[in-house]
Amino acid sequence: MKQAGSILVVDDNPDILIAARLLLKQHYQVVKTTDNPFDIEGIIKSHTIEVILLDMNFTQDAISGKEGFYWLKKIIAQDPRIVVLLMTAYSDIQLAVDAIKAGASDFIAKPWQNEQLLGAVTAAFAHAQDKQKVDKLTRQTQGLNQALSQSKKSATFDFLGQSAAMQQVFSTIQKAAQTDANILICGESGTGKELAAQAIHQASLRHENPLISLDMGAISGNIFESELFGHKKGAFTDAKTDKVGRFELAHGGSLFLDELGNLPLAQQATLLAALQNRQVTPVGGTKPIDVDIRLICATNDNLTDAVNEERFRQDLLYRINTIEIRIPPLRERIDDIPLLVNYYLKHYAQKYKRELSINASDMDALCQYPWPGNVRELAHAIERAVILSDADTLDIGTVVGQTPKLESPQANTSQSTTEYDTFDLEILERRAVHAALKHYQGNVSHAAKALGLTRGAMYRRLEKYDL
Ligand SMILES: Nc1ncnc2c1ncn2[C@@H]1O[C@H](COP(=O)(O)OP(=O)(O)OP(=O)(O)O)[C@@H](O)[C@H]1O
Repeated sequence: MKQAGSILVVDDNPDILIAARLLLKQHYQVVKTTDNPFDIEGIIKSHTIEVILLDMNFTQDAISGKEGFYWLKKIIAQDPRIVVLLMTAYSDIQLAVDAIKAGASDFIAKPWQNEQLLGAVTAAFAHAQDKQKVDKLTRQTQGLNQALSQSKKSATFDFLGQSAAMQQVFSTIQKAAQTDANILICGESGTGKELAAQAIHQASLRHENPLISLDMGAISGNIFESELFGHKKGAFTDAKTDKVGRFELAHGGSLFLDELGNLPLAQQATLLAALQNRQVTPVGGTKPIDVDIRLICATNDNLTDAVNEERFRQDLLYRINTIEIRIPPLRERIDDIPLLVNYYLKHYAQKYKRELSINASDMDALCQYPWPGNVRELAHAIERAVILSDADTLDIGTVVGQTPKLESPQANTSQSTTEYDTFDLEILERRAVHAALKHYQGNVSHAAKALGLTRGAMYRRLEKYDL
């Protein structure tokens, strides 16, 4: 039976090529031959070649083996995963030693015995597989380390909720997680979409494989494909080495694409093609790679509106939203606020070595506050209060003092319409971003925190509003 494997035979003698082909074809699925070593580069680029059987001498009557060394080095420079077996009619021990020192895996004398050649080729394929495994592991480790270092969270919190709305979310997560269905998580910023994605992955059969995240709003157009699909060394100026893309890193696991609503239309088409084919081709590569991923997307945009406004492709929406999970804003699930306040109070009291509690009236005040930045704002407010409180009881004033709208929650809910000269959310958002920046004297991190935004989301708004 033929084995999977592809070999290229390079020799200027057509009889050798025919003999090698006839023999190797019986054992390996792909056998390519060429009598011109200048073809090697193109063949490697367009085909997966694992082993090359390379002649040492191409110019007639040449016996020094120098040409063989020249092409050997070129092959190794182009793709160090390829295993090269050198052959020459003028076998001598010194040449063999030099060839192996220069990176060849073995050396065969012509004319060969069929068994001898097959034995050497079998060993070369085993060597090639080991090299590929090591290379892939190295690149995956690099990619995983990079993905982890870019992950926006330093600590992961429990995904909590006692409200009926959150119980419903948990129940959907449990059911959907067992399948491979694509899941779209919708909700305002800070509602816990990323935590939900983690919960889905953890409850899925893929939980032993990685969950790879990518914030689509934070990657610019020209690195989009390279981030998602990877790239080959030399594909563009900065591509100094091969890079494994997020799809490939997530193989066997889950891929979480955050802030999907921000993706430009051209890139939506590229993403759709990859999802439909379940294959990706690294930038500068020619060979598609099969990927087995569970896709989880998140957005704080209304994608149905985005489709109507022709900002988002309908076919992409249908592909990603097999199951849609909406995480309600915190103001719609007031029952969760005491649970979250107590959880974060305990967490930050431990972290800052404080013993603090909260009194009932302060808890009520926190329950009435609309939390526009949702749970993220709540967690930050509690952290601030823990740091700034003097007594043993959480000083609500320290939470209130830094969160302007918290000063009078009642006034906020019954806000008079005459205070607004417009209801255009974009204009109001621009003003809020501008005011926060001004308040924090241009400190983007502080302004983002006060607005309940991630730094990435803040930067996108700065760009959007030209601030
Ligand atoms: N139900 C929850 N229980 C505990 N912590 C939560 C919950 N929801 C959100 N958080 C906390 O709030 C913060 C923001 O959560 P997360 O990043 O998941 O929100 P998001 O919806 O993805 O935000 P964005 O749209 O801005 O990316 C995190 O620190 C997270 O731990």
